[in-house]
Amino acid sequence: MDAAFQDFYAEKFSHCHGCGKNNPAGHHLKSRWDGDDTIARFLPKPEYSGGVPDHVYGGLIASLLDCHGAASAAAFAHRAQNREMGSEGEPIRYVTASLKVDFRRPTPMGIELVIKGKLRSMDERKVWVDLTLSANGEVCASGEMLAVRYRQ
Ligand SMILES: CCCCCCCCCC(=O)SCCNC(=O)CCNC(=O)[C@H](O)C(C)(C)COP(=O)(O)OP(=O)(O)OC[C@H]1O[C@@H](n2cnc3c(N)ncnc32)[C@H](O)[C@@H]1OP(=O)(O)O
Repeated sequence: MDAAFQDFYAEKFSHCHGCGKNNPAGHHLKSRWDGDDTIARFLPKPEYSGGVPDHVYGGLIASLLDCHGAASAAAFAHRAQNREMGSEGEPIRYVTASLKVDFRRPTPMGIELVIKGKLRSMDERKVWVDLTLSANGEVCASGEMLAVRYRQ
């Protein structure tokens, strides 16, 4: 499988609980291209249940959207420069400045979740990303992110 966007984060930026490869207790979310959009897949462990055992905890859902959105922003910004993540030149990295999540229906446990990102717009330092999290082809949560370019 192709490398994920997060595989190109520098070691010092790879400690995120949601997506850092250097966080042994983390989720290790992996985001990739899906045409012009982005996609990640994740199967929550049973301990991430919500109020009832067969629904996913909302904080985990927000976490998945957070990491996928920030990684997607970096990928969109690279493509806007006709580059790919990991290409030569200064890496472009983003952090989440704002994340709005709408929980549309309960998210079932035991099913692989599909997280998608779509570029809404970008300017010199900011990227707006529309996000969804689906199970069994149904959108369970949607999100809107503003990611701001990280100044090294
Ligand atoms: C480092 C790369 C590796 C990534 C690792 C994985 C990341 C996974 C995703 C995350 O979990 S990131 C962690 C959660 N996010 C943070 O901890 C970010 C904390 N916030 C900050 O560090 C700063 O507030 C931030 C860098 C986002 C912006 O601060 P700056 O001082 O650099 O810039 P400024 O405050 O001037 O904001 C830049 C622009 O964004 C706008 N802005 C910032 N925060 C906003 C907000 N919350 N809502 C709306 N607009 C906002 C701000 O108005 C401004 O717009 P204009 O350029 O048009 O004037």
